[in-house]
Amino acid sequence: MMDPFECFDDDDDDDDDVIDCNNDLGDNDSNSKTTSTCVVRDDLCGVLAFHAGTEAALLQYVQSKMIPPPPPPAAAAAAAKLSTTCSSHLPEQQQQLPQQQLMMSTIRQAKTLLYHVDDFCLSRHWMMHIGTEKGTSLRPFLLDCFDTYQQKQQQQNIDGNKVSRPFQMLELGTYCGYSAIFLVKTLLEECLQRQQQQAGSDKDTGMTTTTVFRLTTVDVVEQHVKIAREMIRLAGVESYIDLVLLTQEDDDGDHNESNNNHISLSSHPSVKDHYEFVFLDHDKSLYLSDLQALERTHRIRRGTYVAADNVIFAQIDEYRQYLQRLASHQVVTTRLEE
Ligand SMILES: C[S@@+](CC[C@H](N)C(=O)[O-])C[C@H]1O[C@@H](n2cnc3c(N)ncnc32)[C@H](O)[C@@H]1O
Repeated sequence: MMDPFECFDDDDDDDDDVIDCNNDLGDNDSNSKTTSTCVVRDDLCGVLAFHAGTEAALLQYVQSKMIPPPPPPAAAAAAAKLSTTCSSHLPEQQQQLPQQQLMMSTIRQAKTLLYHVDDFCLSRHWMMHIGTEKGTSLRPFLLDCFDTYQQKQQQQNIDGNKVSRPFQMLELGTYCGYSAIFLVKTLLEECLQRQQQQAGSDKDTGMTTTTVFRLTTVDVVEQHVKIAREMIRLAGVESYIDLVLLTQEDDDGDHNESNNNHISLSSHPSVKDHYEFVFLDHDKSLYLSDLQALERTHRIRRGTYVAADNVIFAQIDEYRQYLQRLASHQVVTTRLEE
């Protein structure tokens, strides 16, 4: 039998096995760095190869590369909360600077972690994270959703119906936490950019909305959740994420006979809100039934954006046909990206 760790050499110095064409972590576009890293992994560890122990090996690799973020002292923690605020009022310069610095350092920490995961996947073993290419497609979709949500909140404020509710995201299929960290990092970058733009302008736009965001991400494999928890901590973004292990006990039977392995989301106390953004990246046979369960239980509502990975590759035709039917009745708009 093949040794699953054969492909993970012990040498911690990656300079020999990765040709990193652009190793500057300082710029704002993390994707430009990783897409230019050349693949040099063993063929046996390439696309769609699965070996036991890969997730643990990834964590070990990332732990060896990362300097863990310092635990936030009380004042910094308070600032961290504020730092996710996207206010269009001009905040006080003195207050804004430490907040922005904290955001910048969190973004940098998250980018560094994603960079090391990409590096591992390209140099040692392919893994089923969304990766940089799909991240590039997901980013504008998420930001469009975030922007729409903020505009709606601003309108409600103008109308005098002030609702301060966080922008809520739900991910099905956490795995090692890559996409969860990516989603949070993307929104932090957006908030930081907005704050910087407003600080550089004299204009008060008159908009008063203050928005924070949260991500709930769920998985059914305990080992994945354990690894994701550590990755999320190392990325410094744990204060934005609720990580949920769904177990059989959470099953309330809200599924049809054909999906016996289905563990229902509907009854889980952590999946109780309605969501602005949903990312489906779990068991492909459950996309349709979970989407419908989320609709039935009003977790998905009018205006919710839903992204689903691999619908073409995994031929999730039922799911696509369902959405096409809804689109033909102008209930949803859909877009397919290859
Ligand atoms: C393709 S991976 C997710 C990758 C992750 N979104 C990323 O890009 O970093 C699929 C994950 O779905 C999880 N999974 C399988 N069935 C599930 C279910 N019913 N609910 C939630 N997660 C599930 C698997 O354990 C696995 O970790």
